[in-house]
Amino acid sequence: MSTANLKSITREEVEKHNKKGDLWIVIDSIVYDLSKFARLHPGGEGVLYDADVAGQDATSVFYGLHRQEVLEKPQYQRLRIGVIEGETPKVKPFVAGELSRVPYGEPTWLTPPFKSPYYKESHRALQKAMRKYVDEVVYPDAQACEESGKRASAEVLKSMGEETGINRMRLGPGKHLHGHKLMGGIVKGEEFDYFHELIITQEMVRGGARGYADGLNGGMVIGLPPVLNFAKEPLRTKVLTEVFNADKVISLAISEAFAGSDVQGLRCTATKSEDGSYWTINGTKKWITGGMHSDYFTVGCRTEGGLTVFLVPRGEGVETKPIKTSYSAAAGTAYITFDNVKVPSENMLGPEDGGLLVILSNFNHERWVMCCGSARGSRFIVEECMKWAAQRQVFGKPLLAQPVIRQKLAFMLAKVESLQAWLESVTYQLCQMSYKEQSKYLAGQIAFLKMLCTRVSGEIADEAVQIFGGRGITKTGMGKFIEQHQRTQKFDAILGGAEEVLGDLGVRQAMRAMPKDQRL
Ligand code: HEM
Repeated sequence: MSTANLKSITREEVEKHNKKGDLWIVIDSIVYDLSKFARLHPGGEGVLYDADVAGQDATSVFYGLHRQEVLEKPQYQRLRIGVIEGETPKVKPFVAGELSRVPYGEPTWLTPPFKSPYYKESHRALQKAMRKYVDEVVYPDAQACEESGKRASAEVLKSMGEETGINRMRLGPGKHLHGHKLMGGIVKGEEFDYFHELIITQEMVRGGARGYADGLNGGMVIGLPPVLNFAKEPLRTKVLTEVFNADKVISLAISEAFAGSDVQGLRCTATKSEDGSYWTINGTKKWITGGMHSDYFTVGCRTEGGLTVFLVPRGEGVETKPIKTSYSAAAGTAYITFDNVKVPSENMLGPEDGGLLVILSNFNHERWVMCCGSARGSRFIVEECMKWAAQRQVFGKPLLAQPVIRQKLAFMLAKVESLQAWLESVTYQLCQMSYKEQSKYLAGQIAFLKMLCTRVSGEIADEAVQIFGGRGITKTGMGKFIEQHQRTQKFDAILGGAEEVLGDLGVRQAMRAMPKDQRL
């Protein structure tokens, strides 16, 4: 916050303005005239006339009750009338694109002087560009829409199209990126790897809006790969172009009221016409992320000999209704009904009755993306707790002076550090292995990693609420991100395979590899 145009005022002068109709206070060496604002103050008028507030330096009490962003709002910046003579403010205002300097606020690879073997120059450049993009473009929209429940603005959705290539990048490394200059040419499509994708996902989390984030093409990350890998031309190019260009939205419609993690239990049916030229789809789908906003649905259906996946455009017989979940309606979570919906046989994705393979083929990627998001989301919450513990005064001391708080922070920090380290190790393996090797060797690792990420996320939610107290269960103000995290962290523990199912998958996969000749 620049103080260049502010006049110099002495503390003695400020002290004279300490009553109703003539009220000045000092926050971080800046003098605010609250004479008119006092009666509009959301925290009440009376608190501002306390002897240690009116005409006084209220820095400590202010930061115990408000986020810094309050002072950065234009309507409150207008209350500034001067700066204390000979002083300069100490609190650094938020600068878009900057790294956090809170210890452990960033993963070690972004924390000097730590080194990492995984990240090259293009990773670092992408991180910088993404941070600025999220801070400037995504964050304001995310905060507004999470609250209003509206979908992301048309400008933000469009900016994720070919302008930046974010939609393309979110599908992971591959030929669909070749020949493309991404994020204004920072990364060449050919060199894009899983670490670049990790960066995109982890930076997007910093929008600080869980429902909005899922609504921001979260459905595309899981719904478009079957089109990319299994659709026939010309449908494939048409749909990819439309979605990458942000002209159309797609989501994955697998789970049903009848079957969630158990994909073999699906009841939505597809019946082939006599001449084989089209299929008729009947059934329902539940918890479809982005379904309310979608033009296309990648739908898992029961067919005569198993499961088959179809690309279903929104049209006659397709109805979407919003589901009220514990996060924002900005996610566009839908209940879908397919009532005699006819789709041409060209819309079949993968082989007839071979849909299980199509569905399973993207599970590792989907779960790994969720690990990237969950691990970063947990770190964001720990950063909030670090700041709060340092600035909040209780029993006359900073909260941090309480050993019980330090103990909580110790476990939180140790956990987020371990998750990121394991995530980067798995990401390195993804970069080295062929798709076949990934399926064989990494399904268990990724399943365990996701299980642990979401368990830790739950533990961190629990501890963070205890640290923030009542503010951790209040939707606005100091604890707003803690409240949101504790309310929404369960999404990751359920979506993309429930924690228990994933743990079991990992153990079964490990046991299949147990050598027959081993004995205790
Ligand atoms: C420039 C000066 C100030 C501005 C612009 C301001 C603004 C606000 C705003 C917008 C809120 C709503 C909650 C939030 O968004 O964080 C709030 C709450 C509050 N404010 Fe202030 N405030 C100022 C100074 C103070 C001071 C000096 C005190 C000292 C006692 C104070 C006490 C409170 C209290 C007790 C609450 C309720 C907090 C809660 O619900 O947890 N405010 N203020």
